[in-house]
Amino acid sequence: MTTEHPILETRDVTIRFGGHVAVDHVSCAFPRGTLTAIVGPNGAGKTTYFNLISGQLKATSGQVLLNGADITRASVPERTARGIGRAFQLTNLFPSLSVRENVRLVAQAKAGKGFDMFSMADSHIELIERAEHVLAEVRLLDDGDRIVSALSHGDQRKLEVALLIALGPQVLMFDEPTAGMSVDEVPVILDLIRTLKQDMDRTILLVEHKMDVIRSLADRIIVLHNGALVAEGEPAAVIAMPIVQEAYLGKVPEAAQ
Ligand SMILES: Nc1ncnc2c1ncn2[C@@H]1O[C@H](COP(=O)(O)OP(=O)(O)OP(=O)(O)O)[C@@H](O)[C@H]1O
Repeated sequence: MTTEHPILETRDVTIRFGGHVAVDHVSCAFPRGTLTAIVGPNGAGKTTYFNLISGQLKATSGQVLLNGADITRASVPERTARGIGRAFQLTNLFPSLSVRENVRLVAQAKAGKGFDMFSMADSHIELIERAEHVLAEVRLLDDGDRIVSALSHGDQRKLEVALLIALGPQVLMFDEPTAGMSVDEVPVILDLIRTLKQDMDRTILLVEHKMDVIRSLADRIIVLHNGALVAEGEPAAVIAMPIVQEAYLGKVPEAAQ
């Protein structure tokens, strides 16, 4: 049974770049339906850890498991097909098509796997409904007929999240989702992540520097420092830890190194 396993797990996952250990024996389980924030000072290994999970990088040693299955050597497309979706990595926004057409194309591509010729008409209706559902979820339903190139930057980011959802991932990964956003776009994207979180089948991983964002969204925090996992737990408790306080001031006690 898949429910016996955490949806996602890393076991002793390590990557070296020459002599530098960027992620150092990180073992961590991500329970289904939770939002985990990954924090740590600059250069701690957060993005590298993300890359090891999404497949952009392959571990030097250790394992990455999805639903208990070893995906350590799987490619990015294989991981995407198996349910790991990383936001803002999609390069397949079609700027001259409408918002709705973009979402339908992704829903169609997703359905292409197991395509059943004999139920084509039904599938088509299902795809249209699926696309509308996704548009509603990201609050772009009223903008469905707009051409993508005419959207504001914030709405394009919403559409990127829509395309991610249309792929039906079990694990959603956001690496600094508010980076580069204007002051009025930030709450929109955070609200969106909050909405996504309500679906308990979705497990969300978030790399984020802003503590107020983490506090408002995370069920759990893990702390990386020098590539190693140095703390994990419920947000208030982790934020109160001296190591986190000091890490955010750019200093970490010797004991933690
Ligand atoms: N491809 C690479 N080759 C060599 N070193 C790398 C490579 N990718 C990352 N590193 C190094 O690994 C360490 C971790 O980098 P990473 O980008 O994962 O940190 P981070 O916690 O995401 O930092 P930030 O918060 O600044 O984005 C850094 O010292 C970085 O220079």
